[in-house]
Amino acid sequence: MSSTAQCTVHTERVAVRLGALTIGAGPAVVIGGPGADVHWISLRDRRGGVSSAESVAAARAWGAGPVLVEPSSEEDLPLIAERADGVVVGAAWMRASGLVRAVAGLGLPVLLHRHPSATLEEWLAIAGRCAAEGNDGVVLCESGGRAPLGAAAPDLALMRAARGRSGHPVLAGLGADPALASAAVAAGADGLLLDPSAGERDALAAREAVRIVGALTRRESPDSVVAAREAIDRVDAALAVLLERRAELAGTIQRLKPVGGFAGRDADRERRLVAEMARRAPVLGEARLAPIMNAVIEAGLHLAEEHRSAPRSRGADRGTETLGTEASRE
Ligand SMILES: C=C(O[C@@H]1C=C(C(=O)O)C=C[C@H]1O)C(=O)O
Repeated sequence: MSSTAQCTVHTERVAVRLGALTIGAGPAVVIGGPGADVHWISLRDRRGGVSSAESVAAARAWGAGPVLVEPSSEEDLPLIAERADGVVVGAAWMRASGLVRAVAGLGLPVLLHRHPSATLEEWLAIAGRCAAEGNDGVVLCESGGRAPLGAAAPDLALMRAARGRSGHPVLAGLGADPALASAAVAAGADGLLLDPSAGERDALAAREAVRIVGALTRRESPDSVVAAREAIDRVDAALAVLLERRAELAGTIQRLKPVGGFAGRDADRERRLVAEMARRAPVLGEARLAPIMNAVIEAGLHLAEEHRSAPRSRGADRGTETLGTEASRE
């Protein structure tokens, strides 16, 4: 391949249907762990005489969402074709060209992990091989390689490059460090892959990252009332976190100012902050933002005055707990 060809950027985005879900358009999905959108299992992890069929049946029983299955060998493929919604090509299989060809030939969506030592070129070439088999439904999963600190962490720059170069949806495998969920969504992950054994706390942090960081960083074009309402709910979740944080900060200012509360209201400062916000919200503009911010400011002032008369009844940081927890565990 010439160096010019290697630099080709595919701008066309491929969205992959997985059961009733779409990966690569709309919100990022959570794969694995409690409350996930998608379940996944590896038949390589089977223990104690449990058959592949029993393992897949148990995965199906977990919920209504799609199920992804990693085969333990080519022998599992007929069962996967019959019972699963997609196939996982684990890092260990990535270079097994016969298996990759057979997997692609099933026609199911393929979740293609990068081997820790594989370059971007090598990884994308394998996605290309699936396309050559007539299967374009490839989702790329980046889980990292050997890291200086021991545990693998996804290379988010590589994940981003894979998305930009191939157009295929990308997942961040958070295995060893679920606290990277927010960073992965901000870097453009179309999904977060958790270990099936992930705990409630990590699963909740992943869902919150999808909702709140996704609302701030991910453009969506919903095409139904239901999808648009779900998108609005995510934006409202982000707004709630920011409003709670704002009220807390405004309360701090009331305590620090010589004259706080409604008595210390500063109309000039309020006008300036509305004008500044209008630069980022030009469609709403100053005229529409002013009454919104007036209500927000007054809510903060009422809260500050209530706290002044009953100082210890505070619940102001409860709403930010999930993302706060995530950050504090770094
Ligand atoms: C927070 C302050 O006090 C009041 C509340 C404001 C706010 O919530 O943004 C702005 C100006 C003041 O009317 C402040 O002076 O900055």
